[in-house]
Formats: sequence, structure tokens, C-alpha cells
Amino acid sequence: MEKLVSNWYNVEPVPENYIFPPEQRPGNVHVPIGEGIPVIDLSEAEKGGRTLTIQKILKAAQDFGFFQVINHGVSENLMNETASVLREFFEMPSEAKQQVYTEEFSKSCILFTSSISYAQEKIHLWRDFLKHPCHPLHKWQHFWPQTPTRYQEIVGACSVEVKKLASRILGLIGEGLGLKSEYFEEELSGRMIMTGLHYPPCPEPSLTLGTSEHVDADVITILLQDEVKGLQILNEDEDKWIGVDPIPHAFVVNIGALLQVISNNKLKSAKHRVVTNKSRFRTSVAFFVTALEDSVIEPAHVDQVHAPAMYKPFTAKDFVAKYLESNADTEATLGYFRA
Ligand SMILES: O=C(O)CCC(=O)C(=O)O
Ligand SMILES: [Fe+2]
Repeated sequence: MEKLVSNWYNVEPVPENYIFPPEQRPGNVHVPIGEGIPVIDLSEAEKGGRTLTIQKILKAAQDFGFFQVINHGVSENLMNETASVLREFFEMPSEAKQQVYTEEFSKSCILFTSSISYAQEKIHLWRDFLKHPCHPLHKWQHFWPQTPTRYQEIVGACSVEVKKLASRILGLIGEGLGLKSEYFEEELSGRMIMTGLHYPPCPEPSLTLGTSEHVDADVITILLQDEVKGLQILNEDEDKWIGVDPIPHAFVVNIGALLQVISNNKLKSAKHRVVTNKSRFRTSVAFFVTALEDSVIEPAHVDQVHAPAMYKPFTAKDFVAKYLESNADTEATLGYFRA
């Protein structure tokens, strides 16, 4: 429990085991915000602009692996409530958080710090996290925190809405890839895990990371971030980082490694990270939508002549096993399943 960064963050200099090696540190390099990451108005899909919306989503998913959605149908009030209930959770006194804190990662709801590789990792991340499954709701909701008292109700309502939004976006992506609109239901998107991330201010942001460079190991991620910037995407062609603009009431959407496989590398699962800052807490809520354990993941609809399959078929369970074995290295995991 004393490991939680939020219990001790106000120390200077930062502890040695939080300082990343020079080539992995953010340093003092200026990172531009926004720079072309598309913001897509989802309401246009229902107003006669379905084809155009699909094109915009596919282009964003190819070029950046990331986009933001606005007018997505999830109420602003519910988004505000979800962000604030998560913040309240992390700001509770230690005794209250103690009830949820655990180093037993097999539990259905965990509050911990840095990452589940804490014991093995050399350098820790400047963040605390709360993680639990959230779909189907009735199966998991009772494992969630009981304080704040409205936690289960608010996060439950938000999970239902985000799952619907994810299905809608996957439907549009499926259509854009030439698949049946229900292609992703339910086998390929029947699980959803929520991670609430809390990044305390850090006295030396140039040396530390809130979340280190990674690719998400799911199908698609829907992220609610607060008004504090910190999320950055790597533009690999130019080897530079781009900050994601914290647009109020937008969701950030990114393509996971499994969707990259299903699209046979047409869509990109992009590397991203989160940097810390000196003065403000940042709280984000990530919903990872992924395949049922026994579902087979493979490139969909591959034309053998023009586009041979880039990956061998594998189950979602095998992917997770290899992912854990490689210490959460998604690229190495993808490499293992390459055809
Ligand atoms: O905190 C964020 O904004 C993003 C976190 C993230 O990328 C992840 O948990 O996979
Ligand atoms: Fe991520």
C-alpha cells in the first residue's frame, strides 16, 4: 500500500528506480499537441454521412492508429460523473483504498501501482491504477469498489454506454474493411476491461514516465481522459511524439494489436505513452475491448493472390500467454504469430 505513488509523490529528487534510461526518457523536447490526429463527428454517420464517416475512421486508423470521437452519444453528464468518481476513488484516504489494494493479480478487481510486472520491472511508472472487467456487467460489477458509494452505479452505466459505442465504431470499421457489420460481435469483442489511471504530479517529468511506450494488446481501446495533457502517440515515420489534445467530452479511440491482425496490417496499432507533469494530477479511464478467450484471431477476408495473410491464426488466450511471457511486449508477441 505504501508503494502507491499517490501516497508519497511529493519527494525530491525522484527515487532512482523511477528514472528511465536517457533513450527512453521524455527529456525536455517540445511535443506538439493535436497535429493532424483526426476528430470525427460520429453523429454525421446517422445524418447521411455514413460512407464519409467510415472513410475518415479508416484513414485515421491507417495513418495514426488513433482518432478522437465527438457527438458519440454518451452523455456529457455521465462522462463527467465517471471521471470524477474515479478521481474521488484515487483521492480517498489510505485506509479506504486499503480495502481494494492488492498484489494478487489474479483477483477480479485490483488497485496497484506502476504495472502488474512491478516485482520484475527495473524502472517503475509514475502512476497508480485500478483495474477490473466490466462486461458483461452483472458478472463483474459486485467485485468493484464499494466506495465512493456511487462508484458501481456510475461506472456500470458508463461501461454499458462505452460498450455500445465500441460496437458502433467496430461496425463502421468492419464495413470499411468489407466485412459484415456484425463481424466483431460477440466473439471478437465480448470482453471489456476498465483501467482507471491516476498520475500524480512529478517533480522531474523529464526523467519519468506515467505509462511507458507500448501498443495496446486488445481489439480496440476507448479512452476518457480529463483536461490534463500527457498522452502522446509516436509518429514512427518521423520518429517524433505527438500529444493528444484533451478535448472536453471526446473519447480517444485507438486500434489494438488484435485489430491490426484482423485487418491484416491495414490498420495500425500505434505506440503511445503518457508523460507526467509538475503541477497537476491526471486521471484517465481506459476501456479495453477485446476478444473472448477461445476466439480465433486471424486476418479476415484475405485475398491470397494480392494480399497473403500476414499472421497465422491464434486464439486470444494464446496471444495473452505470449504477451505475458514477453513481458508485455506487443511487438514481440505479434512477431511470434507472423506467417
Ligand atoms: O492514461 C492514458 O491516457 C493512456 C493509458 C494507456 O495507454 C493504457 O493504459 O494502455
Ligand atoms: Fe495504451
